[in-house]
Amino acid sequence: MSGVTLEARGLSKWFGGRSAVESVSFTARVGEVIGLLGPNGAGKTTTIRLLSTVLAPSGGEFSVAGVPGSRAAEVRARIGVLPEGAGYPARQTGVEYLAYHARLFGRSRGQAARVAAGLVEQVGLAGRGGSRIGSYSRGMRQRLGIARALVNDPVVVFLDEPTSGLDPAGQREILGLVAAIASGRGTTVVLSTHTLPEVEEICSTVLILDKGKVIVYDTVAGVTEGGAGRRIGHVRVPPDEVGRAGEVLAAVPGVELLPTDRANTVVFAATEGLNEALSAVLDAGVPVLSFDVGGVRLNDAFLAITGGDQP
Ligand SMILES: Nc1ncnc2c1ncn2[C@@H]1O[C@H](COP(=O)(O)OP(=O)(O)OP(=O)(O)O)[C@@H](O)[C@H]1O
Repeated sequence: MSGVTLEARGLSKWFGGRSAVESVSFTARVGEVIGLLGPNGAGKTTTIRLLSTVLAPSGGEFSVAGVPGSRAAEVRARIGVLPEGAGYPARQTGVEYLAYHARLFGRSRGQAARVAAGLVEQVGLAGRGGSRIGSYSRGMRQRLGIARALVNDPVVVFLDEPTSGLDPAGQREILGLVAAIASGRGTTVVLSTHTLPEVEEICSTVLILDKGKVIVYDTVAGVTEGGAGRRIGHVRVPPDEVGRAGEVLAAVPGVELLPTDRANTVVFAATEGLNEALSAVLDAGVPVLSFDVGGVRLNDAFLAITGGDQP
């Protein structure tokens, strides 16, 4: 299909006798941001290492822009990677660092300087490109790392937990940058994260891994809506009424209770009418403090899917 930039088919990795990644398959397209989610040890980093040719698969295959993963050097020319916990040379300036990496990809000195200047601008470091990296904040280093991942103008960029350790403002900046890279350059972004709201905000597609296996591969809307024809209700009740509200709702035909981490709220999916469900709660004399209808948040969907393991 046109626009496909990354394709994995049955990708697997065993370490010794244990599988870290088992039969992972997905397809990504130009400008798509894919969120790679999962609890600790789910296989996110291993998946990124396989797709970036750092590890050789034990089974399965993948391609980047049509180039099979077995042609590792050609794949590397088409991808960029921001590894988890990347280190930076404190004495180099941001511009020097980027130009150096552009040179590693075969750019001439002049080209490398132009690439570096363009990238510091794009990632919002223009005013600090001439400063030593040692003086950069954590957020600035992450932006520099993202810029470095773009020096070869990749088709696909892999960002392994790019917002970890940043304060909320720093996280927002990085997310804005990632979204701009995908929409502005058309780069496919594979973003590994533990932070579900990030996925809801900027990802079009989500791949949830658990124990090395893909348990969800869907659009973010598909996950949060929980399937066609279902509507989600959120009923907030006093703390001592949560149990009773849940019991009443569970007894209504067509209603399924969903896990949630929100206090004093019962979240349910209904295939029939939501009004009947709400009426049942009110008829039982449970005081309803608020009721709203909408999609389930990704965090709730994640809890339902993984049975409570937090990402
Ligand atoms: N080099 C290795 N040798 C042996 N086992 C490994 C190796 N790398 C990863 N694993 C195992 O593979 C599984 C998946 O690990 P991976 O680091 O990919 O998970 P993750 O989803 O990135 O976790 P986290 O969110 O904690 O970073 C884990 O059980 C891990 O212990």
